[in-house]
Amino acid sequence: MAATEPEDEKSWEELLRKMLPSGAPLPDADHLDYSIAVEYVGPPLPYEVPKVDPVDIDSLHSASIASASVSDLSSIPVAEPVDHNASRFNRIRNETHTSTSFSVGFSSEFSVQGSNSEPKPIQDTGGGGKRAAVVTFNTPRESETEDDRENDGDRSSSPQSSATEPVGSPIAWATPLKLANKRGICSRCGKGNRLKEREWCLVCDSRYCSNCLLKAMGSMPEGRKCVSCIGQPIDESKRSSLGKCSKILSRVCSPLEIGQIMRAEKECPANQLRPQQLVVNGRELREEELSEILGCEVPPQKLKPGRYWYDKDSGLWGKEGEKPDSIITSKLNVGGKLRFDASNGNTNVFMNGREITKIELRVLKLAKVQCPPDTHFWVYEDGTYEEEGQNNIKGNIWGKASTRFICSLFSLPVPSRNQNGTKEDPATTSSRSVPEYLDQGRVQKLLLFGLEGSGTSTIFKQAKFLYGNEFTPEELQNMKLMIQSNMYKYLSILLEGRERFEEEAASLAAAEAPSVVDESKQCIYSINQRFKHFSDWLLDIMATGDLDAFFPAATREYAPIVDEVWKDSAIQETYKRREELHCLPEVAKYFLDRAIEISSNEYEPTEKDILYAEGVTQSNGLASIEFSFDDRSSMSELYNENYECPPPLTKYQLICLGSKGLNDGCKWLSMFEDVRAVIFCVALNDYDQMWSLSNGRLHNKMLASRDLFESLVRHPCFSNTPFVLVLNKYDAFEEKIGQVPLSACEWFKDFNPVKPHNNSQSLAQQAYYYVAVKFKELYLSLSGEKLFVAQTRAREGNSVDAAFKYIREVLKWDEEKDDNFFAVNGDDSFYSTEVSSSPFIRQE
Ligand SMILES: Nc1nc2c(ncn2[C@@H]2O[C@H](COP(=O)(O)OP(=O)(O)OP(=O)(O)O)[C@@H](O)[C@H]2O)c(=O)[nH]1
Ligand SMILES: [Mg+2]
Repeated sequence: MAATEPEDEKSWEELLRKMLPSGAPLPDADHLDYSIAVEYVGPPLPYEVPKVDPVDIDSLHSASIASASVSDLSSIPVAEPVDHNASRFNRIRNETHTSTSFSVGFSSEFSVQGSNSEPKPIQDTGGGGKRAAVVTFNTPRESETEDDRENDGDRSSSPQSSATEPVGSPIAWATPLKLANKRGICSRCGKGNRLKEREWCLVCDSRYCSNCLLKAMGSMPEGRKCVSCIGQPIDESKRSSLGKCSKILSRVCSPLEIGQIMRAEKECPANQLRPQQLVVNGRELREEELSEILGCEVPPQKLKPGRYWYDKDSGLWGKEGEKPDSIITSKLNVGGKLRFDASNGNTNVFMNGREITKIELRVLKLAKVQCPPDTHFWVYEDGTYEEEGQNNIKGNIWGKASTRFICSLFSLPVPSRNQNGTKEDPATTSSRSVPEYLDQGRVQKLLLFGLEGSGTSTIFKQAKFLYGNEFTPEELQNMKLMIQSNMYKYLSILLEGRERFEEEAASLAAAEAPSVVDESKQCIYSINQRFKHFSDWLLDIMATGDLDAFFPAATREYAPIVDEVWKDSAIQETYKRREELHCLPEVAKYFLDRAIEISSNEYEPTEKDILYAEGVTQSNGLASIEFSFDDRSSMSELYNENYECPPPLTKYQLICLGSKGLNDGCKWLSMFEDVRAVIFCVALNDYDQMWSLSNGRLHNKMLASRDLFESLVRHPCFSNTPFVLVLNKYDAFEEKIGQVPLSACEWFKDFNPVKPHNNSQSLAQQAYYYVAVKFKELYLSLSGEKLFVAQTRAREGNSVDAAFKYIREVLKWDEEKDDNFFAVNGDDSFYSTEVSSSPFIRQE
């Protein structure tokens, strides 16, 4: 964060004044994170835009950001505090694009103006290809028209060509080229406008504007390469982009041409993997081995240069030192001999000579495969296995649907249907319950987690409603039982509270008039004898923790009295003091008001009831759903267009881990080391709530959430996993913030809202923003990474939908960033101006 700050206070002030309308008071400097304020200049975003890099920030002083309409810091849009809906999402996204580009475009200007030097002329290397890239600081004169530029067949004779460096000078090629690439300057015409898209050369990374593209790349017989790079191998980081057309190319070429170019790009020999780039079982491949592996029926997906292991008997395939990643065709004659330590396992259990990894062992155990230490299995291509030397097939590893499901949950490969002739175990037919895509390993796993009551279940259920996973009759029945038993739980909390308040009132009365000790003295918290019996009975059952044992019979039987007790004035008085009843959730009233209806045999939970109910399952353990949603957004098109076939929808698996599941020593967590993202949910309105720790002590709930978040971020399983923080219950937060100061939580004690905030909405916005920054700072200090923050009101579908779309973009961005191509190199990037210079991007 420090990297983005202006150097002194004066510069801060200056920057801020420019952002405020004239005459607006300057907020208290100690309480504002300016770097973020700059980050959020622009329209409201449902997700955040990364910080501009240090250069951009400096340049803000001297340019047009002053004209950005930030009317008041309280209106700095942190994220969307109001209703999210899909169309709004799209609109905002477009606006965001503009706003990001704004700072992007600006920084490119800076590279020219900030240097304080005369623009240097373009230099012609004569090669047609990367020539102009050598002269970085050229800013074409405004008067220079595109036509002038087009007409550059013989630039060496134009006045511009009075180059300062000799043509072909190594100095001229070195640093400036790098700068040119960084600044989004066209490598041919030298024009620098980051708002415009560029096409990259797959070999040398030179980039060209639409005017120069065809001149620099010619007819592209090997795809997008400068003419001078034809025949050369591509930059490996761009391999995943082969055959994916960009927007700019689609504008300058006809669909027919694009088809040809994309095919050439994927198929021409120069762009293919070379055998020596692949090491399998410790040995580089030979030409014929590479052909065999690429030409087999089930080849490894998205093969990249690297070191792999291959178990030719079972077909298991993985990266050296890692668990298996896929199952490919078996019996290929490629690479060396499989080594026992190929996947770096340490379990003392061996499969075809390879010591398996912990996660494989766990899955085998869950699948009830006997594997005590020192077991040596022999696994065949069809999944059948036996202990080495015993000649006695014990079963089929992937035969059971349950095993396949567990494998998919923990990202272990399962053979795709018909692969290697795997036969279904007829006893457990339901491989239908394992969705097709899980077989193919194309699913993106998301782990949803948060402190109890933060809203994870609600988000999970919303995803189920939103993306078409219907609740089965069995699930509905479970939900019904859960709602019914929760109702008793709420009532018992109230009854317990009532007792406490009654005792307090009695002792207060006794203190006031010690002489009159009247046991039978009534107060507003007193109830009649019949209710008292019921209360004692229920509280006893609750104390033994045996509530579930007497359901569902009790539900119907006691429904009338539950209703009566709830409506009794003593309980209503108690309910008024619900803030003092730490475990009473907000929904208690919603369900207790309908005690009779809910208790009836015919009761069927409505969608709203399901959302309002706490939890997903009664056990609140692990729940998982798979879904996909349309991700062919306009943003994706920028780098996802594929002319031959549209990309398949990405599949997601959302795994909701009940916070109670953490109690047994985080044992589940290590099973999720390969999740694509951790979605951590925090209830914003928890800032004044208390939470009872495992030792029984009460602790502020927001702090408890923070501690849990911290332990997750520190967990070694997630060291390379992006985190998305979902700040939930914004609606309840907005209501509360006007009444209870945010500083009720000691972590937020220095929150000092910018005054004047005209209503609780803008106060909530500032407070939300502040909380987000606190988490971001914490995350940055723990991981050195950027934390993504989304805001939700999980009871509203639109808001959860927007959050998932945001998460989807985060994942794409994270992926693209690794690929280091179209999206992340700058111009097309929605999120970042310069990935390489962003303090939040992992430097690989
Ligand atoms: N007002 C409001 N209530 C919410 C919101 N999100 C969830 N809730 C309610 O908060 C309660 C707890 O939500 P859950 O989703 O069950 O919380 P959880 O994190 O799964 O908690 P556990 O299942 O107990 O671990 C439920 O009654 C939800 O209806 C929200 O955005 N606003
Ligand atoms: Mg839950």
